Amino acid sequence: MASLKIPTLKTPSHSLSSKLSLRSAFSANFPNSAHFSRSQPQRGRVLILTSAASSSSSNKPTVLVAEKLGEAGLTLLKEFADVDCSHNLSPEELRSKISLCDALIVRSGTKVNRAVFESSGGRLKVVGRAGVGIDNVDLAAATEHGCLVVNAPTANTVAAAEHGIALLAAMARNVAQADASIKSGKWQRNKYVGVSLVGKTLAVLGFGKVGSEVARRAKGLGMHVIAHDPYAPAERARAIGVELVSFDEAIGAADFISMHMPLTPATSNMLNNETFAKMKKGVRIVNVARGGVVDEEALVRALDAGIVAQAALDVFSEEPPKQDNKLVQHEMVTVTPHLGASTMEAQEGVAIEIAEAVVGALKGELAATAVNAPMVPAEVLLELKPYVILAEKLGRLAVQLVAGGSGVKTVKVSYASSRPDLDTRLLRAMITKGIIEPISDIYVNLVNADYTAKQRGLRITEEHIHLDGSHEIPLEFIKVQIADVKSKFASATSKSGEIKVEGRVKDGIPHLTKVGSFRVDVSLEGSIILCRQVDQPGMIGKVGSILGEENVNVSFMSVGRVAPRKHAVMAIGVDDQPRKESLKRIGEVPAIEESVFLKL
Ligand SMILES: NC(=O)c1ccc[n+]([C@@H]2O[C@H](COP(=O)([O-])OP(=O)(O)OC[C@H]3O[C@@H](n4cnc5c(N)ncnc54)[C@H](O)[C@@H]3O)[C@@H](O)[C@H]2O)c1
Ligand SMILES: O=C(O)[C@H](O)COP(=O)(O)O
Repeated sequence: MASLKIPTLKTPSHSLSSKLSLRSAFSANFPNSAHFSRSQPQRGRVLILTSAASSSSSNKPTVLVAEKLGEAGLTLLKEFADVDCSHNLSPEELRSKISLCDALIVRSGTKVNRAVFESSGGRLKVVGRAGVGIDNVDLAAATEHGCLVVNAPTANTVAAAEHGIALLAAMARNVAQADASIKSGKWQRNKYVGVSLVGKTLAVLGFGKVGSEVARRAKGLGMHVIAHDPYAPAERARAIGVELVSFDEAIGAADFISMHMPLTPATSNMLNNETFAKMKKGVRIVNVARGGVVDEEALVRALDAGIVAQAALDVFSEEPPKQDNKLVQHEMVTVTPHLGASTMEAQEGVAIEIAEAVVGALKGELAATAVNAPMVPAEVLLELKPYVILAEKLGRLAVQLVAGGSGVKTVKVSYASSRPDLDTRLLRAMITKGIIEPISDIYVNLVNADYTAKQRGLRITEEHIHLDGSHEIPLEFIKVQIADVKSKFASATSKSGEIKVEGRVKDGIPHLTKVGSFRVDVSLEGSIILCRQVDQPGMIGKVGSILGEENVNVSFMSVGRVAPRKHAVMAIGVDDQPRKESLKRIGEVPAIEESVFLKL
């Protein structure tokens, strides 16, 4: 596993929280946390997460494995975490255990619903789905709770495709029915005459990983394969020699239909009374995707009416299905108990894939298989690192300049860059974090930033100021403006009435370079005191000596003025928080008109 070490960054101290945080965006409380990893390169996309979370008494995080997971994955998990393998938990047992867990690993048999996230008390940081389908995880609730959901999207693709082909062939040749018949002492050669696959049209609905592998194999069997998938790239279909067609064309032309889409509100019951009526009489249907994509009662009716000649189902809307389920009992239906991913090879692969993703996420590494957060390529992330810190600190400064600290509704962020394709999602998340965290007890991270902003009625608009010049530096400056609020430091308000702060990265270190209309230059480390004064000699000395007497270490001083002997803003970087008394003394210096202390 290639990993790229990055030094832990100095970040503000913070009380321990059990929620994920991007605060120390590159470090976590768990061992070996301060590094990035590219352990899951298949998508080339990554996400950083960190935790400021508690762990068990052994100082290791606790991972609850709620369903059977391959040994190789368990071994990987145990190297890093305390692993609790508790299978077949009732919903109540899961809810009561979850508050003791930092991560949860499930397959399709465990419902990770809102109640689970609510019961976690904020400790649950990662849900790992050891497989593809995440329809058993409430993603909205996970996001609201700042919990990352990762899956293992690739390791069972071939197994599922092979099972689809196995069901297709078994259905066409009545393998399961004939097997049951002969075992019951019969020899029914005439009853189980099948149909051939060669030359028949197969419609693959959902042309993703599994669908395209099924298509490839079906072509090898001599079938004519068409596919419907509104989001599939045409090149993928062309490469396999498959024609992408509309849904109606696909179901109207097919002798066989194979389902391979995720279960979502849009795909729920997509085969129903109406769509069965559009199919060729005698069509045969395979479903190894999700039970819910087929209206099961409508399928029973279509089978009874002879519209559908046969079906082969690996998945059901309720699993396990009831004993008297009409489809399970139907003579023309072949069933398996959700075995698509169940090969030795796939289960070992899935276990490793999910263990690496969960451990990585707990360490604060880059997660390549996040399903509820934007993913940022590793190389982009590295480059943006100082700007990420700048973004959070500008948000933090801007909100502390608001009188009363709250009521922030409209924030405009401007990015000045020569890069037309600058990816700002991470920067926006960090600005959101900087704005929300000082005025609430919510922890904001890349998972929940946009959601949290929306919940709080915070509207963040983004503007790209396009600069000419070299593309070498990703960003020249970031400007954060808060509209429709009063400032506790009037000089931070621009002529148009917004609180405005601007910053840039110099030698890898974020700097505050503008407050309102005043240019300053102070590195964004420690904390800052801003004073507006009438520009005159001796001011730096006066303020400096007050801070010296109070034993506050000054790291930086910078004065920005409109003109000599007119108004100026002095920005003073301090390592320690001055006492209220010291700030009062600074405010009482005759030439100082206003001052404010800002914690970074
Ligand atoms: N039975 C099993 O054990 C088993 C194993 C693996 C996967 N699966 C299931 O198979 C399905 C596909 O898995 P995958 O890995 O190929 O996922 P995938 O994301 O690679 O592919 C899904 C495809 O469905 C397409 N799609 C989305 N909405 C659609 C619609 N309305 N109509 C047509 N296509 C649509 C998507 O564009 C995508 O290309 C999922 O439901 C997954 O849970 C089941
Ligand atoms: O979505 C999947 O990956 C498959 O349905 C496999 O589910 P399982 O992990 O419960 O076998």
